[in-house]
Parts: sequence; C-alpha cells; structure tokens
Amino acid sequence: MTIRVAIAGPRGKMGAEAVHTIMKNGKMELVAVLDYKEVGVTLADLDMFPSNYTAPIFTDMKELVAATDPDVLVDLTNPHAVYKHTKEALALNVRPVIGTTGFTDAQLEELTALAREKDLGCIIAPNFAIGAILMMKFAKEAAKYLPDVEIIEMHHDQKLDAPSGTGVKTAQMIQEVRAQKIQGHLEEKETIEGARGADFDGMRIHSVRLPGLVAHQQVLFGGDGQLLTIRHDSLNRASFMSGVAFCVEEVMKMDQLVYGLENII
Ligand SMILES: NC(=O)c1ccc[n+]([C@@H]2O[C@H](COP(=O)([O-])OP(=O)(O)OC[C@H]3O[C@@H](n4cnc5c(N)ncnc54)[C@H](O)[C@@H]3O)[C@@H](O)[C@H]2O)c1
Ligand SMILES: O=C(O)C1=N[C@H](C(=O)O)CCC1
Repeated sequence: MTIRVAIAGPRGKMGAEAVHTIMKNGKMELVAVLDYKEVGVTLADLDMFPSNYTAPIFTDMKELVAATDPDVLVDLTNPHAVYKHTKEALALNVRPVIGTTGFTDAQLEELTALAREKDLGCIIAPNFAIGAILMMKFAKEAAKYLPDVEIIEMHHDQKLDAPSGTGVKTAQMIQEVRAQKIQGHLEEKETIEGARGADFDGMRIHSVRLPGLVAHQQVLFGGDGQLLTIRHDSLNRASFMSGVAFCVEEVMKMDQLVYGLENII
C-alpha cells in the first residue's frame, strides 16, 4: 500500500528536503502540502521545485484532508504552529510525524492523551538523525556512572527555540538514570545572568547560535581526573531524511504517541 503523505512547511529548509525525500520514495506519495499563506496552486508554481511536483498547496488543514485524504502529516514548521497542526491532524484521523521542536510538557501530555483516545500513531521526534539518537542513548548510559554532566548544543542562528529539542530530550533521558545532583559550587553566583546556562534538574544546557552551524551537540561528563565527551554533528539536512522516511512507515503501524526515536529504533 502506498502511504499518502502531506507536509506542513514545504518551503522551509527541512520541509523542502522532506518534499524531495517523499517524492523519491517509491512506497510513498506526496498528496498535499500545508503553508500558512497563499503561495501557489501546486508546488510546481514555486521556483524552488521542478514542474513534475504537482502536490496541491493548502492553507487550511481541514480542506487539505477533505480534498486529499492523507495517511500521515509530516510537520516541519515552527514552535508556534506545530501544536495546533498536531491536534488538528489527530482530530482528522491523520497520523502526525513531527520534526518541529519546542513543545511544552503540558502539550506533549495532551497530545499523548489525544492519540490514545483516537488509537492513532503519532511520532514526535526532536531529532531524526540516527547519529543524534545514538549520542543521546550513549549519554544516558554514561550518566549512570558519571552524574556530573553539561550539555552544549550548537545550531544555526535562524533557530527559534532554545534550548534545542535535542538538548531537552538528552537532559530528560539522562534524568531517568542520573542520581539527582545540583552541579557546581553550592554558593556559585552568576555575575552576568545566564552565564551558567539553563538549569534542567541541576544539569546545565548551553545554547550556541552561529551562522555556519547546522545542528551539533556535545554532552560533557566530568569525573575525578577525567572527562568524557560524546558529540554528534549534522553537517546538512540530508542527515535527517532517512529518519523522516522511517517514521512515515513506522507511524502507520502504531496506535499511540511516541516521543523520541530512541523508543522505536
Ligand atoms: N527533528 C529533527 O530532526 C529536526 C531537524 C531540523 C530541524 N528541526 C525543526 O524543524 C522545524 C523547521 O526547521 P527549518 O530549519 O526547516 O525552519 P525554516 O524556518 O527553514 O522552515 C519553517 C517553515 O515553516 C513554514 N511555516 C511557518 N508557519 C507555518 C504554518 N502555520 N503552516 C505551514 N507552514 C508554516 C515557514 O513558512 C517556513 O517555510 C524547526 O522547529 C526545527 O527545530 C527538526
Ligand atoms: O535546525 C534545527 O532547528 C534543529 N532542530 C532540532 C532540535 O531542536 O533539536 C534538531 C536539530 C536541528
């Protein structure tokens, strides 16, 4: 069976890459895209795509679903739009595959309940790159033995959310196994606010934003006389695309929400 896919955010850096990925995949059909404004009738109207890219462009999810009946919605938009899109897709019986980051804990809980209610698969993947998933899994393992940890995530300067979804997910995975601890000197004081980064359960997350970067993270563990660094680098957005295709196939077999690819690889 061909999987009918819709993509939200097709003109973005990730969305455009995902459009090419789905178009090239013999098991999938790109049936529609969702934009926030009128930019053309089909993707072929946009200079950035070839003339055989005929998926229609919609600005309303309900109309998109009524006209094109997708099985899966891939969302690569922004933190302001993604929650609404995910909720709408589930309500319309379309399985969401979400790459967009920036969910709150309350939103994740609500979407988990909604997917359960509807018996529908939903994947929220803060990072689609297999190397990044392994980096997070290895960091979780290391934290059992080395509980002093700081995360440095580094991204391009157009990124809207900080810390990154990957940074937060890494901290959450470490939190599951790490003996609770407030790091650094108990009396340490920031002379410039933010100098010690964000505080997640006593661990620090530092966010670097610079042109030239794509998506990079190091997890640093300190022990007596030793330092362990686990690092991953995404050098381009192709690094995420096998994860996108994998999720589109997997979500069709699922009946609940999964947050993080480490739970299904
Ligand atoms: N999970 C992953 O592996 C992964 C990897 C890279 C980026 N991301 C995330 O994906 C998201 C997109 O990243 P990007 O670098 O492509 O950003 P981008 O700014 O290049 O693209 C976002 C696109 O979304 C569109 N958009 C905004 N609001 C919309 C709406 N309401 N409806 C439809 N489209 C809308 C914008 O027009 C833009 O084209 C970000 O949240 C980023 O953190 C995730
Ligand atoms: O480019 C981005 O933005 C990325 N966002 C994700 C995150 O927040 O972790 C994944 C990596 C790229």
